[in-house]
Amino acid sequence: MAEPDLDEMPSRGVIDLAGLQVDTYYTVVVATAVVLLFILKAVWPSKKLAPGPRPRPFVGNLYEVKPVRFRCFMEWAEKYGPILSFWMGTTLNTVVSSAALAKEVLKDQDQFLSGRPLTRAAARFSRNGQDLIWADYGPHYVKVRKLCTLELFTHKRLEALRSVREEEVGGMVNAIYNDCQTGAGTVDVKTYLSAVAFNNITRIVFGKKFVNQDGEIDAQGKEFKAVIAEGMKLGASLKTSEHIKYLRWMFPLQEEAFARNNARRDNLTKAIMQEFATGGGDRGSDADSAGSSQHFVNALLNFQKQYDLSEVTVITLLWDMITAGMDTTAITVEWAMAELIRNPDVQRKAQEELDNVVGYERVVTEGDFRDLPYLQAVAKEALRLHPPTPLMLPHKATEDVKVGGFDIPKGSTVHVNAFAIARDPSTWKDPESFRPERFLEEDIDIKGTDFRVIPFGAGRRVCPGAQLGLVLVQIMLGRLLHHFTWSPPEGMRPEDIDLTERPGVVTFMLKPLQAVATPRLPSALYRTV
Ligand code: HEM
Repeated sequence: MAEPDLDEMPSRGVIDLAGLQVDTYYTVVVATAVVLLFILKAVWPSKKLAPGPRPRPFVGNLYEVKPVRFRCFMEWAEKYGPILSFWMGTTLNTVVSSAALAKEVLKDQDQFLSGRPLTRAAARFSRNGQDLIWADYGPHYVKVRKLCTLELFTHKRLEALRSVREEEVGGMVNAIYNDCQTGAGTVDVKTYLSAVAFNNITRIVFGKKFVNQDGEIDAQGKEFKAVIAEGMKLGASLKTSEHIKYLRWMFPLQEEAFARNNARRDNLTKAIMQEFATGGGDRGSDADSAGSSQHFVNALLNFQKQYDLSEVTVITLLWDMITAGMDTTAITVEWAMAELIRNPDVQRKAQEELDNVVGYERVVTEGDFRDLPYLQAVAKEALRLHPPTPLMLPHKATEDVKVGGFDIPKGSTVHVNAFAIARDPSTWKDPESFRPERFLEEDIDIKGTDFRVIPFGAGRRVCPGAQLGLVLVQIMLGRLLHHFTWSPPEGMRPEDIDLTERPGVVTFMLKPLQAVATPRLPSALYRTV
């Protein structure tokens, strides 16, 4: 072994200016780190956070979160357990993935975990939470939520709007039938579902149909779609900087574009409200249970004074209903149809039930639901396996709390992975298979009381539109199955239908469902509109 060259060795005890500089540098770095640690400890004294992937400086785990987030968190849960934490830049996030922990978040600690984290875009669209969806839990939220429960989503109002729903699904069947007759062959299922969801929600919320009998959209409808499309583009334009608070100044918002979009939305909504206020629209009285006058614009105009609602709240609330109610129902039915084509036995069983109960001389109506337990089970099973908002909406801790023995600091974000919970093999037998029978073998509620399956969330922030969403899904499914037999495009096997999800807050199929619809009822029943 060669001897070390003593001339090259640093000599102890000898003053070395270069060495001193290096030493000083390290001393400063270490001292800064120690001071920072002390400051952090003072702000967040000895927090016991849930385990999770090791965060990197500044960005945290931002670049490890895969685009389909609920799947990524499900994988992480296998490694770190049913409660895990990670950092999106400077924000701490906790994810729970078991029914027991969901109960802790949404029931036991609900009082302190019902805030909403606001992105800058959500803050602009909701005018800093003057709506319902993005309002923090507090007096404003409680007031608006009460209005939803006591006035908007009442059984009476939903019943009165039944004719609207049935008329629109009739239109959907008609459109599919016409396309089948003109030899369309394979159809893009989502096109029909999106159209029916659009017509239903705009009629329920705005009391207006923006599309005429020939399927042509009017000027207000075009503006409506343009406002939504522009809003989505603006919302999506926020990137990494959104998560790293101290970098936000480097990426200022397109404030003017947001303001313009809000102004377009306000003008459109005010014009529609004006039509009703001056009697041009289908106003009616709120006590009048006759169908279409029960829409939400009418209700809000009637209750605005009593609930002391600002114009901004009325407008943002109406748009909350549009954004929360439209895609969710269409997505659920698209997934359900994909499963029904992949599982022809289930499809046949649902059709046998419809044939026995409804027959071949009339169309299925919502009044038939109580006699169609298998159809109801199909809808529940679709929502179990494919909840359209798999991570629900994010919650924010408004106080320091403990969940599963771990700290959730005030201000941090909490997610409930409804997708993972509904596929948990420790609670569900054969969880990945589409088997509606499981809901007949056991009476399982899916609207927020049984934490094993919570597609609508649970607790204070449970979806107020759950019942409406469910009847919309059931009537769409009922008509699609009663009127048509569904099969994969020619040359494709049922099991080849791709069930990959598209990234996003709401989860569309990555490859929109293509299918062949074969009419199965007398032709007169396709022309009910
Ligand atoms: C299949 C259909 C639907 C599903 C699966 C669904 C699911 C959900 C979920 C998971 C949440 C979040 C719960 C939470 O944050 O804890 C939510 C919130 C909400 N949903 Fe729905 N939803 C559906 C349909 C509808 C419809 C039709 C409407 C209204 C027309 C609606 C209006 C709302 C509103 C306003 C909120 C916010 C509630 C709040 O923050 O307090 N939803 N929904």
